[in-house]
Amino acid sequence: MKATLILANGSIFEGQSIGSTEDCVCEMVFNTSMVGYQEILTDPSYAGQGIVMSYPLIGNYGVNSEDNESSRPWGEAFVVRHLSRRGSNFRCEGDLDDYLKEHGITGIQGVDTRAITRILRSQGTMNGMITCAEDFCIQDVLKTVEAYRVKGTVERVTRKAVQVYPPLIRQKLRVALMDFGVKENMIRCLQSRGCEVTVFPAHTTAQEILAGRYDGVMLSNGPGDPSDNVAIIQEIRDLYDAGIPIFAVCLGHQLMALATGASTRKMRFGHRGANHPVKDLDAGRVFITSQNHGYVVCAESVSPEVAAVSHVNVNEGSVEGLRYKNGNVYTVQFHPEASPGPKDTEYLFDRFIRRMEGGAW
Ligand SMILES: NC(=O)CC[C@H](N)C(=O)O
Repeated sequence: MKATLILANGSIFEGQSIGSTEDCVCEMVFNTSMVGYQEILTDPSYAGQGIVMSYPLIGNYGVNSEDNESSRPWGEAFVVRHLSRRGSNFRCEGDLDDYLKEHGITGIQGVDTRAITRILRSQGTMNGMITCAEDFCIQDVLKTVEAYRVKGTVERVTRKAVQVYPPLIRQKLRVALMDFGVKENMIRCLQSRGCEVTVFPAHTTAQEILAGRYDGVMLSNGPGDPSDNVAIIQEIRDLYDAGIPIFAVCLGHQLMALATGASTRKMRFGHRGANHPVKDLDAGRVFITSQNHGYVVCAESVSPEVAAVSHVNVNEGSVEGLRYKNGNVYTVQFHPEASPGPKDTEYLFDRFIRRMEGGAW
């Protein structure tokens, strides 16, 4: 069936429908990863967004029940150049198109995703619509597309009840994890280091967390504009003031910065992919990291009395990590739990463990 992608700047791309045939309006972002499409689709940070894969061949190893990063795919729409009709891999349990259909994710293939990427890169992330309708009125579509906003997404993706994950080796520590849209591997990275992980819904109060006498708190990644989370930012401020060791990733990193007086801004097209070079300024080393974010902490808004920049993006110098002066808080913008090849940045979990055991980061 024919499908059409319309971008907010009026560009129109015709292709074939994949996944659901329902109309879908969302914010279109591009991801430069060559593989990892199942992890990308199930990353809750994509709620409200349509994912344009710049790499042209997607779906060639199918899908399986082990690679999900959460309970379901959260990306609203999926845009690819060529979707493999049949997945081929010893771990393959199904085809990507069936998976998209099963979960009601609207998609399109047969469009030039590199051309779309160049539009989003030069003009910035913009909204778009995928429709299978033949006779749409472009003026009406553009009005709907322009009116769309990513809102209330943390509330949609967070767990509704507390969930406890046992340690995978002998237990050393107990960690409270705030779920703003957590990726499963973040939990596993703590479990495999001897932590019992208690995952809390996003709107749990600091008081409730502190009453549990955990060794440390982890703030997860998550979707949307960080500054929309006013009530959550207040609770994070209270956790910060309590002096408990806190490690935060992506949205968690942005929320901690907002809670301590810094500001965030929307980037033109963000960082989404598995090849983003980040320099750890303390170690003097560059790591290739996996990323998915559209907002960033403004470097000039970070007070030197509160935190120092610990990691920077090698491509354009943006803030990728903050080491807080109180000695208890460390936060990073990229995903240390993801392995875009090697597992090099998992050392940050080891630092968190060290801090919870009473050592320095
Ligand atoms: N992966 C994340 O946590 C993303 C954080 C935030 N939603 C952003 O886009 O910047």
